[in-house]
Amino acid sequence: MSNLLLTAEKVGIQFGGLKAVQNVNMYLNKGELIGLIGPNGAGKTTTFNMLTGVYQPTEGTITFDGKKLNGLKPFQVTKLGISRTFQNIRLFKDLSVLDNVKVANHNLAKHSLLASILRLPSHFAGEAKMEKESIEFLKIFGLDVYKDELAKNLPYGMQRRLEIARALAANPKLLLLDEPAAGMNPQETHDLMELIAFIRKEFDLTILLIEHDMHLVMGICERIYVLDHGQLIADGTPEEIRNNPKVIEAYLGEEVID
Ligand SMILES: Nc1ncnc2c1ncn2[C@@H]1O[C@H](COP(=O)(O)OP(=O)(O)OP(=O)(O)O)[C@@H](O)[C@H]1O
Repeated sequence: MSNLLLTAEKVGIQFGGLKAVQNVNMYLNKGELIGLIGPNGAGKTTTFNMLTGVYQPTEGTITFDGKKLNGLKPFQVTKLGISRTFQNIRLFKDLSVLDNVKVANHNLAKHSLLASILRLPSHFAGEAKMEKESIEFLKIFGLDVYKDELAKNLPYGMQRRLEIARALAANPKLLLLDEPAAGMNPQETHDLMELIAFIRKEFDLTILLIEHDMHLVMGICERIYVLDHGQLIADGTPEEIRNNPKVIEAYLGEEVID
């Protein structure tokens, strides 16, 4: 059986006259933790938007778990098993931490709508199961102590963690993280690195990560793709990327990356 989870073949998108992304070929194997880096405006978030049905590619094909993603809406992509976080935190700010996770879990809840409406025993069993699962999620993220707090009242680093917990509550096969360490201090970033490595293992996940923090990317990713002006200019191991002249010129500059 193939180990491939996702392939993007010659994928691109054009906004008016601007080719924001072009001719991107990418593959993700099951269980891999992969980085996507590049300068501001290189097309990283646009690529995420195409992988999640927010934007439709104007060229190329995206295949996930044997199914073509082109033409699917974001909720259909989520159902197939792709979840994401956003560069700017998007939580239900006026809901509790627990409810934020439960809402995500609800989208995929197994018990039927009819059972919910009629308040049948299976509905309560489903609710109880969901509540238990949601609290288990929060524990993994060290968020259970905040479960009744409103999301907006959490410290910034904890809000970022809640976003990841919420994305995971949808039970994805592939998790896309858009700059999860943005705005975090070095200690929070270090803890986040450990958390990402842990959840990948614990949930048997494949993760694609956009991140400007090179220490984080180089520290945990097995392979890295580099975008510049909408085109992939390199892919390889952190070691290969660190020493790639094209990448150094386009992105890393003279910066020494340890
Ligand atoms: N809906 C849109 N309409 C027009 N242009 C867009 C749209 N979305 C993205 N772009 C353009 O596509 C290009 C790539 O943007 P994108 O946000 O993907 O870059 P990025 O690599 O994620 O950058 P950053 O690191 O700053 O987040 C930019 O020139 C951007 O202005």
